[in-house]
Parts: sequence; structure tokens; C-alpha cells
Amino acid sequence: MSIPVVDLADFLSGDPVLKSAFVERLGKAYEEVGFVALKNHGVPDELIAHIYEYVQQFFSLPLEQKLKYEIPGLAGQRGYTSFGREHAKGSEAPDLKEFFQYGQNVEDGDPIKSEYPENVKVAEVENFNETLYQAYKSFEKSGTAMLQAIALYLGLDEHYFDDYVHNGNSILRCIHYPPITVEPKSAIRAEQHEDINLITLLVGASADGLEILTKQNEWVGVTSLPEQIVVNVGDMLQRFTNNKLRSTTHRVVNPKREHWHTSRFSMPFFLHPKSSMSLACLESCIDEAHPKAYPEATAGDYLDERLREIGLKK
Ligand SMILES: O=C(O)CCC(=O)C(=O)O
Ligand SMILES: [Fe+2]
Repeated sequence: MSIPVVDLADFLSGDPVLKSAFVERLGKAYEEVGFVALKNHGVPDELIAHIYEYVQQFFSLPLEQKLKYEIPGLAGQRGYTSFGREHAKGSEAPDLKEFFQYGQNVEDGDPIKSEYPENVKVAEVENFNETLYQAYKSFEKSGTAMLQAIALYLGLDEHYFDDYVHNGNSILRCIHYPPITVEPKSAIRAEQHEDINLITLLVGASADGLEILTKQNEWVGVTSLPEQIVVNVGDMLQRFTNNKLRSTTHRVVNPKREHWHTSRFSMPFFLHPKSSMSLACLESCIDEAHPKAYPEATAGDYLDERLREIGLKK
């Protein structure tokens, strides 16, 4: 299925007509589908190619070297998480993936720095840390622009989310789904789930396997062109908008048998606000037909609850 395509260059063009058309198209897509493919997303292709290269080098290290980067007590939020550790909410079977997570670097003296664990530095792959840093910055910038469009759609100030994203708790997750060597117990590489955060910017959806659950309750494959990234709504934004914008259930299925020998790589950037941001439903999204669906919570409390549910936090 092709999901709606939007062009970030329209939003950033300075032309008010193109800009408001982008806002409308994006908002409608998020009410209906929860996913868009984004053109001119601002993350340089060369940078994406580099991350893929270094990430592949990292995952091909011997397990005992990778395990040095799996740090107990960090709930997988920084560094390496080994194969089979994470499972989707409500699922017993672990996902068939290993991943590496890279988080916020606070560089302007903001005391929020003490809230975040240090990033885990990988010694074996030259340029690994620097490239993840660059990628993180780039995704954060594109994500901020997407939230500006979402803010306008919701009737908020265009810059409503900016300060929550700056020095926020976003995470870049580099995932490796290894080749399948024996008949798998389930047909699923990553079990169905909704993302926790505000929005997700996903590089890698041009590889087969990603499926979304439509409003009609059907699983459909998502395809995007190599130069596009997928940007979807997460549970925090769904909650903040009292279900106006949809955090759509998605999963990654196994490839056909003839492709079992191949790895799959993907890189979601989970855009999280600062933990202090209130997720209280917007008044403008509450009416008789849409009574308030969630109690108030901060982003930080909500994240803790969710990390416990997926087995990453005790
Ligand atoms: O690997 C993918 O394409 C999607 C991964 C995903 O949905 C997630 O990690 O939340
Ligand atoms: Fe996801």
C-alpha cells in the first residue's frame, strides 16, 4: 500500500499556500492513516549511507564484543540490546532483532543533562559514534519541523513543541534483524505494537517487511521509495490529541523463504519530548463526541510505564 506522500520542502518553502497545504495534507493523513512517506526530509542521503555502513560493521562484531556495550540498568536506552531481549507489549515471544540506541547530548549547559545517561561509545568501528551524533542532530531537526506542522494543524503556536524537543529524550535506534536460519516459531520479526513517543522518523521502510493495521483491520505492507522516510504518530501524540491523530499499530514480518539468508536493517528515530511535558489531552480535541480519553500524565511517567511493559525496565 502506498501511504500518503508529503514534501517537507513545501512546508519550509516560505510560500504560505504550499505551507498550509502541507499542514492540511499531513494532518488529514495522521487522522486517517497515522503514517506518511516524507520527501525532502532533510537527512542527507550520504549520512544515511554512512550510518548503514557503520551499523552493519557493528552488528557483524562477535557477540562477546557487542555484549560489552549492553549496560545493565539502562533499560536498553543507550548502547546495545542483544537478540531476543525485547518483546512487544502483551506478547510473550521476543522480537527477532538486536539493536543499538543513541540518545541526547546536552551541549548548552542545561541542567537537564543529569537526567540522561551518557551515550555508549563503540571502540571497534571508526566513525560510529560521530556518525550517530550527526544523524541524531539531523533527525531532530527534521522532526522539529514536522511537529511545527502538526502544531499548526492542531491550532497551536507553530513553535509549541520546539522547546520540548530541544534537549528532549529522543532516541535513535539502529536495528538489525539477522538472517533466519531455522524455521521460525512465528512469522514475525517485530511483533505488532504502537510507538511510545510523539512521532517516529523511520529510515529503512524501503526494505520489505513493515506492515500497518488499517482502520478496516487489515494488515497492509508499507512501501516507500529509497529517498523517502516514513514518519508516523506515536502514542504520546495520540494521547495529547485525545485520539484525533492516530498511533497506528504496525509490525515487521519475515521475508519469503528465498530471502531468509538476508539481514534487515532499519533506523527509527523516536522523537520524545522532555520528560516534564504534560500529555494532558488538548482542550480543543475534547467535545461531547470525543470525551477525554486519558488521565493526565507527564511524558516521563508515561515512558517509564511503557518501558516496564515491553520488558526493558524492571
Ligand atoms: O524495522 C522497522 O521497519 C520498524 C521498527 C519499529 O517499528 C520499531 O522499532 O518501533
Ligand atoms: Fe514501531
